[in-house]
Amino acid sequence: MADTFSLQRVLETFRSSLSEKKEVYIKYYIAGWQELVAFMNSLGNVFSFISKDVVSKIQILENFLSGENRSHYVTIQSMVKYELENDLVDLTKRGSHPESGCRTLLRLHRALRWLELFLERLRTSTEDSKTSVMCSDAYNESLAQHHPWLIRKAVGVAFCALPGRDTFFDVMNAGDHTQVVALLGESLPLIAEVYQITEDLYAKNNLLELP
Ligand SMILES: CCCCCCCC/C=C\CCCCCCCC(=O)N[C@@H](COP(=O)(O)O)[C@H](O)/C=C/CCCCCCCCCCCCC
Repeated sequence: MADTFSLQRVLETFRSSLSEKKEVYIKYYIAGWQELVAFMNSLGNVFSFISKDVVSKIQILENFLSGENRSHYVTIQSMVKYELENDLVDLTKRGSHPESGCRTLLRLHRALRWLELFLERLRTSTEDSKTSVMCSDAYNESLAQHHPWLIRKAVGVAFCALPGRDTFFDVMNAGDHTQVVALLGESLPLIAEVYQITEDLYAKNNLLELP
């Protein structure tokens, strides 16, 4: 992973994650998250409890990717099929498979929806829009419903420490504001497509509420 964040690289990893058959490669999906974590780490310690959680989930998935059953963890589709066929998922309450691939990826999948909503707000924002408001509106519409009160409060505090809109645009390393907006316009349909394919797959297999 390079030292500086680049929105273009995030776009490329999510683009690479889609196969011709519209399956999602886990390797590139988590590479996209690694880029985003690098960005979040650059924002300071107040975000470290969030990035630690993402890093631990990436690590769980990386272990599957390099483990003895790695051939089943190439795409999200093959992972779901393999884990369900072999009873490797705790479906209703946490039991003998508390860290299945399906359950771990679901947490990142929900966060991808937050990212999509946030980036769309950023894309259509104006000079006086506040990143903390855009971030928390996107959070309330997505991840918040899956988090207990304490996490929601901690997240709310972290949002107050977010840099302003201009800083966000600069750290994306994608040129001037017009170019950033154009790149966001290109990235969002891709992120939305990856999200929707995963959402449909999880819905079809009744996996959207995994404990
Ligand atoms: C300029 C580029 C665009 C912005 C780039 C944003 C980079 C964001 C990177 C990561 C986003 C956060 C992903 C959060 C994943 C949360 C997964 C989760 O829900 N975990 C909870 C449940 O897990 P289990 O306990 O069931 O295993 C866990 O309890 C949560 C822990 C921490 C709180 C997570 C809060 C997420 C808030 C999302 C906003 C992040 C704001 C980042 C600011 C840019």
